[in-house]
Amino acid sequence: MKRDVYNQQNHMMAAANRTGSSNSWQRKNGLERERVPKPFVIGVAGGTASGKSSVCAKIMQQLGQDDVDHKQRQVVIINQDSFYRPLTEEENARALKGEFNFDHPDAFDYDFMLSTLKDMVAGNEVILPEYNYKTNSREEKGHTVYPADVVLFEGILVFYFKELRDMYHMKLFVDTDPDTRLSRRVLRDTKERGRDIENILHQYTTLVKPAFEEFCLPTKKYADVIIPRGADNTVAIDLIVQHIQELLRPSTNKIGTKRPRYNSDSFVGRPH
Ligand SMILES: Nc1ncnc2c1ncn2[C@@H]1O[C@H](COP(=O)(O)OP(=O)(O)O)[C@@H](O)[C@H]1O
Ligand SMILES: Nc1ccn([C@@H]2O[C@H](COP(=O)(O)O)[C@@H](O)[C@H]2O)c(=O)n1
Repeated sequence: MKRDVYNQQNHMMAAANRTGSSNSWQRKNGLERERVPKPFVIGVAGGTASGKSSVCAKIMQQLGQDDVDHKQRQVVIINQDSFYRPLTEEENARALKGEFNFDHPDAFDYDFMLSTLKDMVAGNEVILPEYNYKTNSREEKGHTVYPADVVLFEGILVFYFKELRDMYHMKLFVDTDPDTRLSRRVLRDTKERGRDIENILHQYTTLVKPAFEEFCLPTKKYADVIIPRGADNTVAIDLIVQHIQELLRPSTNKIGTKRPRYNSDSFVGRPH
């Protein structure tokens, strides 16, 4: 199973990092690097098509990270969709008819998600799969996420799992009107995810909407900041960016400068 390959690779990189020196596997793969302190982790939750990715992209852009080479980026975005678990044949047949529940917590590979976030917090780089919504599966090829000062972890259920939730230093909930979300999802899924309208509406009414109400919406109470209207809310995004800059600035670090990096030990996420 693909998960094992990713887990194995990430496990080897984490082990090498714990020793503080590059091992032969890392050297062979060109992964030698220095240890880095812990990042500031931000969870970004919200319903489907609420604008989570767009909000993260704006935060990234306003922190001046867009034009920075991936290896040098001080802000990285991890999408929860990378952690959808592989489907059985029977589940895939249902998925193609819009009858598999991708909005239920069981649709995710929880262990992989947790180990990945722990790796990022430990300052390790990780390899994540690209997710293909047309085949409902992971692509063969993964992409490397390098250690960063700020990790944005976004997805419909990133607040659902307690152990993950407790790892965030800041929690944002993108709150967009359901009609707006549905219309955006129809446009996006027909254009980008190879779906037809009947399939989208069937999946939405029977699975997506009920699961949103059962699993996603109740997690809004964990948010530190609720962002109405998503990426259109430039005031909220400006305030969040200022806050991140402030946290990263003082004696320890300033985003946009090199090491020493921010040390998050003094920032503990609110326990819930
Ligand atoms: N403020 C906006 N105005 C218009 N379209 C938007 C806006 N925000 C997001 N979209 C579009 O809606 C779709 C879903 O947005 P996205 O940011 O990917 O949401 P999410 O990550 O929550 O699924 C995308 O096609 C995106 O381009
Ligand atoms: N194979 C898949 C996987 C996921 N989905 C839907 O994607 C939504 C989550 O992504 P957003 O960018 O919209 O947050 C979720 O609501 C799933 O229903 C899918 O349709 N097919």
